[in-house]
Amino acid sequence: MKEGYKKYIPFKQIDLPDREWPTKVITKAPTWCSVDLRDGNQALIDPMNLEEKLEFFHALCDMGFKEIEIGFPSASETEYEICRELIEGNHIPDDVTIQVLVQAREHLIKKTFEAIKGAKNVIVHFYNSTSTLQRKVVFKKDIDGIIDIAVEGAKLIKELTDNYDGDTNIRFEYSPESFSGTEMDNAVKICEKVMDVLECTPENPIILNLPNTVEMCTPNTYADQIEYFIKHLKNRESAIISVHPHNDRGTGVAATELALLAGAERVEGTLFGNGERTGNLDIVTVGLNMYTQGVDPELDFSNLPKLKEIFERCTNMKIGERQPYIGELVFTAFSGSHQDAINKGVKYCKDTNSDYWEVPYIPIDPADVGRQYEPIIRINSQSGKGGAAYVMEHNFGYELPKKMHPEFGALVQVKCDELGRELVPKELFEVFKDNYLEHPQKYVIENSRIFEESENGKEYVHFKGTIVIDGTDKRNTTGVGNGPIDAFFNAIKKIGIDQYKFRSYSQHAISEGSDSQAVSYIELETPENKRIFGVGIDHNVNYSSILGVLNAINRNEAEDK
Ligand SMILES: CC(=O)SCCNC(=O)CCNC(=O)[C@H](O)C(C)(C)COP(=O)(O)OP(=O)(O)OC[C@H]1O[C@@H](n2cnc3c(N)ncnc32)[C@H](O)[C@@H]1OP(=O)(O)O
Ligand SMILES: CC(C)C(=O)C(=O)O
Ligand SMILES: [Mg+2]
Repeated sequence: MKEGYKKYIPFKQIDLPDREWPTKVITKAPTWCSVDLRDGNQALIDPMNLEEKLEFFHALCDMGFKEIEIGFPSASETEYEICRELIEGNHIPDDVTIQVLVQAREHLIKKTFEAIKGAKNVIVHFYNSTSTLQRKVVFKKDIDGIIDIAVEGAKLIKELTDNYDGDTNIRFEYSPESFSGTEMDNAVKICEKVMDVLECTPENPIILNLPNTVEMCTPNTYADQIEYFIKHLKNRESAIISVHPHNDRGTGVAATELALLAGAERVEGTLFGNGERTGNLDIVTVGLNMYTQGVDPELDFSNLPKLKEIFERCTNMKIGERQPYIGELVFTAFSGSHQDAINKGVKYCKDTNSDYWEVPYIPIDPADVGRQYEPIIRINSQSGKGGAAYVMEHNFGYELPKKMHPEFGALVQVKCDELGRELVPKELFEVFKDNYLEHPQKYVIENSRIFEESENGKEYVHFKGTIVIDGTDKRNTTGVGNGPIDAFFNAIKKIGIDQYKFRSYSQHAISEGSDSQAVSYIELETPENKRIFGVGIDHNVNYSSILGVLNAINRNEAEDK
């Protein structure tokens, strides 16, 4: 086993010294073809039934797919019936072309032509395997024998099309299946022979679909293959170059993107990458990658959660938590520095009213794919102060001042360490409530009045009230100042609370239903030269600020105990 790697044959590079694709950029969407209902479906433990296929088909149409491979109608009665129902049940919009797959084999091709009767637009997609390996171990034929299979298939398809009785607009697609394992000159040769038979023209081009049936090489080599093929194909303008990548090495998306640079005009794939083995190319990822580069993907991804629901129900497959754009965790940051940067990015976009999405770590606005209600930031022991502040603001409307973030962040971390797990927002709010709203109260304001009076043409604020100390000791006091906080400080000094210094203050309105209150955050310096925050909430703005002062003092007194 130690030297097991020696039994694998390294992939041969393509001789393409003047390759052009590395300097190209993707500037427009390709023609998309969904193969969910064929390649995706054939890879399921339990293939979709009629109802599920119909629902999936409609979801694909709603997204804007104009070409949809609906199945392999000659493979079984079930597949045939699904094709018939789509046609006879008028499920296919006029601007959508259905595509049907068939091997280059006579009886299957004939059955396929029966299956498409009555459809408006159809792509007949035929294939045979062309790779060196398949020729050797499956077909036991040389390249000429393989070309014969394709040519015979093409002849029959041409004949059935020429004699077709009906109004169906039939187009052709040919796949040299296992293209990427085929010598490029052989791939070109077989496709040219097929094109000759089908008499392809620029007005009536064939789709030449070049599958990465089994992904066996790095994406740059696949791109080389596509560019090589395009550059060597005679009558190139009579063909639409399509790619059909799989994901065996986990680089299906990259292979597709590089193939587009290399000149591919059409892409076959599935939603969320369902398909044989490791799957087909994930169209959602490639499409949204374009979107995040400012290119219109020409598919509607605005409700990914709904697509996910339909996909998971119909296929019985599960989408992973890290799947780009749709995974449960992809719009979530746990780690502190990420949370801090996201928080600042979101605020920057809001404050500057920016036309652009400029949020670090989150390459797409979650709202663009229908995920606006999910928490971007979640809190565990890896999280920092910025994350906790973000949740307080975005989930509960509390805009903790920046100077308070370290104090609250530390309280949250203690709780996370204590529980040894993530804190859900409700639990985070409980940390806030326990520490800032429901802490022990050494001092309580029993009654109070805050009013303004002018003296010598200047306005002064007066505090007059009763403070209860330790539940029983009632003290009446008054104070005057240039604002409510100043007046209150002067009042409490008179009853012996005179060692705290005011340091900072911030305030905002918070509303719950139709009820609006003011929240004040007061920072004091304690007799022990520490900074501490207190929070006051009240309908009265002035009262909320003096409550904040008293709560900061109460928190410190409680800590001292
Ligand atoms: C990469 C892909 O995804 S390709 C698409 C694959 N999808 C599917 O295969 C799903 C639908 N297919 C099926 O249900 C079946 O394969 C059917 C009904 C189409 C055909 O079934 P069968 O003929 O019973 O069996 P099977 O597929 O095993 O056929 C194998 C035979 O066909 C030959 N064959 C396979 N592909 C082709 C082809 N494109 N052209 C000619 N002959 C072919 C094989 O060499 C083999 O020949 P042999 O019988 O002489 O050994
Ligand atoms: C039939 C072809 C296009 C295919 O699915 C593949 O090669 O992966
Ligand atoms: Mg495939």
